[in-house]
Amino acid sequence: MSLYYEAASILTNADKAGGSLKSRIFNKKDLKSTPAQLFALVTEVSKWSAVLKEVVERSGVLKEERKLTPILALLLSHDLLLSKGGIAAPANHVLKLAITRHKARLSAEFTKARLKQGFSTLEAFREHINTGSDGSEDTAAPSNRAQAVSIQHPRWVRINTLRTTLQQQLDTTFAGYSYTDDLSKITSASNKAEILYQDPHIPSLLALPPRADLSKHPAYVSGQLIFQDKASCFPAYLLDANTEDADVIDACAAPGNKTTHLTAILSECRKRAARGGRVQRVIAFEKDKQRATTLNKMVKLAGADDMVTVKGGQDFLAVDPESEEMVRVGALLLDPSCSGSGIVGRDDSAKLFLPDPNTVKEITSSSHKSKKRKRRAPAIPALTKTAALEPEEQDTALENMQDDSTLNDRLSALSTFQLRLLTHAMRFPAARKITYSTCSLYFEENESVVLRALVSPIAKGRGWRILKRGEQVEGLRRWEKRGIWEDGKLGEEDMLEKEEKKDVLEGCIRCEKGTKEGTMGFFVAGFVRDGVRDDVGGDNGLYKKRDAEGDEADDWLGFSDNEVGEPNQELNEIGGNPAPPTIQHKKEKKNRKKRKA
Ligand SMILES: C[S@@+](CC[C@H](N)C(=O)[O-])C[C@H]1O[C@@H](n2cnc3c(N)ncnc32)[C@H](O)[C@@H]1O
Repeated sequence: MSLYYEAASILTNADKAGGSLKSRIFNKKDLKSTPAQLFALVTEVSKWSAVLKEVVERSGVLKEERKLTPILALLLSHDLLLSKGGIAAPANHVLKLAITRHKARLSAEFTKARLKQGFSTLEAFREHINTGSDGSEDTAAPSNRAQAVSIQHPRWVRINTLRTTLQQQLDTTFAGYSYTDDLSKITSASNKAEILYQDPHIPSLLALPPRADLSKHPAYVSGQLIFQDKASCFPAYLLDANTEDADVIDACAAPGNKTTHLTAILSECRKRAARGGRVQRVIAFEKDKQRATTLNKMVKLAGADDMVTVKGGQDFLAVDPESEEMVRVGALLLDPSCSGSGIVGRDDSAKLFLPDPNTVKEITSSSHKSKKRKRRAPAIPALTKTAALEPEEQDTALENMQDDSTLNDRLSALSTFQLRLLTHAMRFPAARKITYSTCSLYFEENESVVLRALVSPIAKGRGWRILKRGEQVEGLRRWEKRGIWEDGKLGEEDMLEKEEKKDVLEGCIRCEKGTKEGTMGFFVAGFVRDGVRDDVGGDNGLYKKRDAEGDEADDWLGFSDNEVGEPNQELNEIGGNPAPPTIQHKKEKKNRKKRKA
């Protein structure tokens, strides 16, 4: 019986532990149940909780059984009604008796709930709960069911051009599939339907029905296919790294989808340019040692290991951009830890609905009084309480934070870290391209970081500017959803001139989740500078000039302005013109003149 008490304690987060549900269970010491069994129970119960809440409330069991708490009633009714093995407790255990006494009423309410949602069999109902699909035999879903099923997320598959080609895959793995240019046909198709959609924005990206299972297919197992959300393909594509860019850094790399995408793009460029000589390297940093192991595996599986150097357990912020190994780095992809608010399923499907004892009273008393009166229980029960139920974290950023820290504190801590990474990337002497991305929907982690970075001394000094929409790779130039502005969220950093701010927001790319575009929530922006390192000492040598004048603080988040060194011979070979002064530079100059006068 400890299984149910432990599950209840996990779901209510009695320990006030931070982190994802999975990490809280697997890191918990002194568990009597096995972590895998506990994890399976709490995830299953949370999936079914919206249905079970209603069933438990309508059965009146909470009113009659004082030993049952709402959460125990959910857990036990789940196993009673849905688990093959039934309730995992001795037959005479007091809690088992408390729930099984009401088996007939609970089963009847459960059947009613199933029929009300339009499912004629338990299997179809299960399919719906497990996959979010309608699981129906008929194609015309009843309207109440259609409302309950949210917009589906396609299964995005990137063809890994390091191992195969799009055409090879269309001729083999997907031979016999029909094609559609209507994504909604993909998202509404049954899981087994052999239908595909070729993405119009990202090369070599396909969409398949939401739960299409290719996980055992030889093409997937051998690394020819990679499951990667469309939005997550934007950064490597936007970076547009080519043979001119020398080495490329992926600063926050695990599990490695963007690393291998980046490598595939570089390798294609190299083939097209038929260049000999030194092979460009992708240097992939991953601070977390465990995640670096996954990164290594992914890189190997994708056939990227001859181009990628994994810096496992290494903090990108601790890297000296001027070191010998780094001076050839021409482009950087930054996809740092974030709140993950754009991840599909992070919030909407991860809520726990608890039965409300007061609702029990209302329903039972009214239903007992007049059976003829029509009940008006809401189709989707109101949220009584939300437990911290998150699917597997994309990374560890939030896991280390305390539960009681407010959202604002979290966003503030995350955006400070994100800004540090971005301004650090701007210090690489030969770098001319950067992409910055998050799977967050928050302005604070996205446009705000971009704008703050752009007005930083390092950005101004080295001539970094936003990659404007008109300069973006063709597929993303056509992407409609752009950056947003939220009034009052930026303080003195809101100092770009109106036109420049417009360009910046237009240069930012956003994806929303739960729309007909079928992406997760995502954000990406590109930065470029047109010159090379020696520009800093030339017309745009704001650092030196400012130092001489003794104005402006020397440090930007811990990076000294004085760290700009001498021009590097190797970098000059890459070529490039001096960066034209930006509006910011002009403003700076004007201010300096004023002050001198
Ligand atoms: C959002 S995930 C990256 C996902 C990855 N780009 C992909 O597409 O597969 C962020 C990763 O950055 C790592 N990370 C965070 N801070 C870092 C730092 N200072 N240096 C290197 N890696 C870092 C985290 O451990 C995490 O694995």
